[in-house]
Amino acid sequence: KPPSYPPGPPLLPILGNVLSVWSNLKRLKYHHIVWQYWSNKYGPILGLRLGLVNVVIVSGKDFIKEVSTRDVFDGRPNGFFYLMRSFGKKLGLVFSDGPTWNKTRRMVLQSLKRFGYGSRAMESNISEECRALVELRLAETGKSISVNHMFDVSIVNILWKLVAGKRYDLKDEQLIILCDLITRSFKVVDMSGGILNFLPFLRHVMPNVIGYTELKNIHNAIYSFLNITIQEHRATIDMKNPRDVIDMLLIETTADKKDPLTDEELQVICLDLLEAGVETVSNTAVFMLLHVVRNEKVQKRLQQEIDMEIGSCRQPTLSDRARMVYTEAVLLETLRISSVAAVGIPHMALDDAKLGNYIIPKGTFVLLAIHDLHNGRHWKDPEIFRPERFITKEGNLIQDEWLMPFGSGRRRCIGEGLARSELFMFLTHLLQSFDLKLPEGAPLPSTEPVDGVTLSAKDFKIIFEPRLKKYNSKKFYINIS
Ligand code: HEM
Repeated sequence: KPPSYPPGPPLLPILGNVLSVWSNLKRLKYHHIVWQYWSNKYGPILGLRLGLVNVVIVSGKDFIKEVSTRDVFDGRPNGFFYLMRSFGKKLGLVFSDGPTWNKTRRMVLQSLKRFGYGSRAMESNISEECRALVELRLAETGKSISVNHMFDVSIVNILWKLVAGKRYDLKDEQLIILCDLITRSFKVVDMSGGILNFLPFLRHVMPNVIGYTELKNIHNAIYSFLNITIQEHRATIDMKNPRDVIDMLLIETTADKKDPLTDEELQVICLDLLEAGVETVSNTAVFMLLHVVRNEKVQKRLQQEIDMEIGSCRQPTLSDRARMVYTEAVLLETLRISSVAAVGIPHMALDDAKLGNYIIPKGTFVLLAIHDLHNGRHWKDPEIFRPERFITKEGNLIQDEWLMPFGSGRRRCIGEGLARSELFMFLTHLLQSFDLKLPEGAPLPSTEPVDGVTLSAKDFKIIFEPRLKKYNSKKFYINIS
């Protein structure tokens, strides 16, 4: 029998499986759980048709690795939802493919490195933000703080120092509005792009209902912020001495280059970095606090390790990571149990391709069931937050190949190093200085996520209680910096 399209639930004319996605969503609440439910029924290569588009969901370590590492799956989907953020064209880094993607990825990585990505300069930039964050919490001692967006501006600052050479005050209103826009754009649909991808013509009929109007307004607002930054750079650039990634990219737009970057490409790259680099880290950092505040023993052990390896007289540094196995295990366990990129970023088959016993036609969207991979039977007790699962009897860290929060292969996340460094520094700085407490009488915050392009935690509050008297003074941070 010749290979066929992978099996899935029965199809309706035109709509395909759209209606059954909706009815199952009501029951199962999350897109990734709907995919998982059907994968359990139809197999690890699940074939759906959502409106006009073939969508395949791939589960299990081996198939996810295979899709991530075969060139034929290196494409990104042509869906309307992805294209509407980039002037209707396949531009930039995250949602482009082929030669555009190759060129852009190389250029962005080179520029990021040139301005300190992965270097001591980046570390001191992260330290500075951590110090500011701790100071802000100290200034609000005793208050119960809504933590769901507490890292947003710090994360933009860390990235924007490299990209735009800029830092914003943690209470900067414009930046808080920008972060809120990014968050909202991540909540309008899920990573499959929803109806905007599958029945895009509906935007002419019911633009508000399917999220088209909201997304368009959000993108316009984010682009006006980016364009102001780009214009400022254009007005002050010294072509011989670029100051940051935007300057480097502006140089690439000049006509004497062989294949110059267009202005639109420059804008989309900035949007890509902002969207890919902020919401993911922010949501993971918030989940990390959530698990720590829910698990008293985890918090105590983290603080013991911090006290032993760092003490209270100096700030944590990235070189502490190698000795702080338990802290690293807490990060890995957070990335596992609360996988914010639940289905990665969709890939697309660039040609007809065989996968397992099935044929994946050219143009099919391929989603990777990463949340499912991280919460399946391999982990024995996946629902329990247990950092020890990443530590050997001898006390060494286990690199488990079932853990792939950043994807793998050529389209692997470019921000992994930055994300891991940020998470380590946020956690160690906060727990060196504070005990995390729930407000009197508050229930344990729920680990159930909120659905969207990335998963996020439901709203909850924490009281940051200074651990030692001396932390209670701004002077301490000035002394040790
Ligand atoms: C905890 C934080 C993060 C997580 C969980 C995460 C996860 C991912 C995943 C799963 C992918 C898709 C891989 C694939 O297509 O197979 C990805 C791609 C990407 N990430 Fe991240 N990411 C994080 C942080 C960051 C940061 C801080 C940046 C900013 C520098 C970033 C920039 C990107 C970009 C530009 C891509 C697209 C790469 C490409 O298509 O070639 N990410 N990320």
